[in-house]
Amino acid sequence: MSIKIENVSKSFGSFQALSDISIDIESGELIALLGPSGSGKTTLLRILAGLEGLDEGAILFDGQNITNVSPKEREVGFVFQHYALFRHMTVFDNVAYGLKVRPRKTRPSKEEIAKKVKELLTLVKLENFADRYPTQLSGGQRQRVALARALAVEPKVLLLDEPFGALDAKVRKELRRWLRKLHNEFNVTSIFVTHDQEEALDVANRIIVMNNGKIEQVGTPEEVYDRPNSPFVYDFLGNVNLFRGRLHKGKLTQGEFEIHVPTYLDSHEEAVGYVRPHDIQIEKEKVNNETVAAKITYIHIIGPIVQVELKREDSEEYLEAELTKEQYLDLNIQKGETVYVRPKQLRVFIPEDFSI
Ligand SMILES: Nc1ncnc2c1ncn2[C@@H]1O[C@H](COP(=O)(O)OP(=O)(O)OP(=O)(O)O)[C@@H](O)[C@H]1O
Repeated sequence: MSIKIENVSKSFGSFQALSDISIDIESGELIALLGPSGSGKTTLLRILAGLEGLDEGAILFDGQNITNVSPKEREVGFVFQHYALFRHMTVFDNVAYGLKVRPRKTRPSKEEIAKKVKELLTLVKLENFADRYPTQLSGGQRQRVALARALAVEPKVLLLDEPFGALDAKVRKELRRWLRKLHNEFNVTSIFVTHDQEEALDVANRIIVMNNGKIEQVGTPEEVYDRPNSPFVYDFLGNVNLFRGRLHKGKLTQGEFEIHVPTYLDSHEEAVGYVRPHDIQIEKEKVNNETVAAKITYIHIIGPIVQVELKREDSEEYLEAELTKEQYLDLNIQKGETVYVRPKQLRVFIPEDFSI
């Protein structure tokens, strides 16, 4: 099922929670709605489910305007952060629930329901837990039951609100992998809300980055991470180093230090260069003014990645570089040493577009 969100706005009293949101989602996509707390992710998800009304705009499922269609008729599966399972029902009955409460005409037979529940429990690797009650399960297991229950009714769209939010890091990772696999099998258009950038980058085929009720950027994980279109996205998705300076004749200059930015040949204004840690090159010798001297304050080795924290000698600002273990060993650098830093790739933003 494809989803079209057309110019959707929503206010709560005088507070504008969503402002003119438009997105096209293709059938079978796995989308992450990513943004800080209060950015409007849950509100958008609830509007898609029909649990919340909208002030302006429209929602289309497969080209059909369903803005005024009730939640039940939308055929949407919903999974919340706090696995709202029925406590007094077994795992089996929880998963079977949506099928059992169907009107007689569309309700499958008892045998069909049992077969389906068994299949789903096998899929979520809980086939031996059918007779347990929710309180006898771990958090991760409960969340898998909630997913099986949402899938039992064969929804056309699956909406997940921070589905793994309450779980510990290891279980989250396992469930993430498992959600991707499940999505590949069912191929149901799925949208999940998260404020965890790693979760979004790891699971989704596209990410919608939200901020203050607006969409900041939509793109594949690679696009939003490597080519953020705003300072907000740079900051929100991963670490970033800022180089403040003045644009002059195709260079961003800070005192003697200059970075080539040929696309800004005719600009003469204050600007900020954004550089990801893995785009910071460390050199032992000063060759020209395209490097800046910095002292290594900390080296942190995490498996194959080496994080290096440096303090600029001209401005006291801190920088973060990320090297492969091999680069690190080749460079042979030590804490306390003065080295020269060169931004390999940077993106320039001019302050008139944002506040810095
Ligand atoms: N029913 C409501 N009445 C009044 N304000 C609301 C209501 N629901 C949401 N809001 C406000 O709208 C804004 C967006 O809320 P929403 O829950 O969509 O954000 P979110 O991005 O999902 O945040 P979080 O990550 O914290 O869940 C928040 O400032 C919230 O306080």
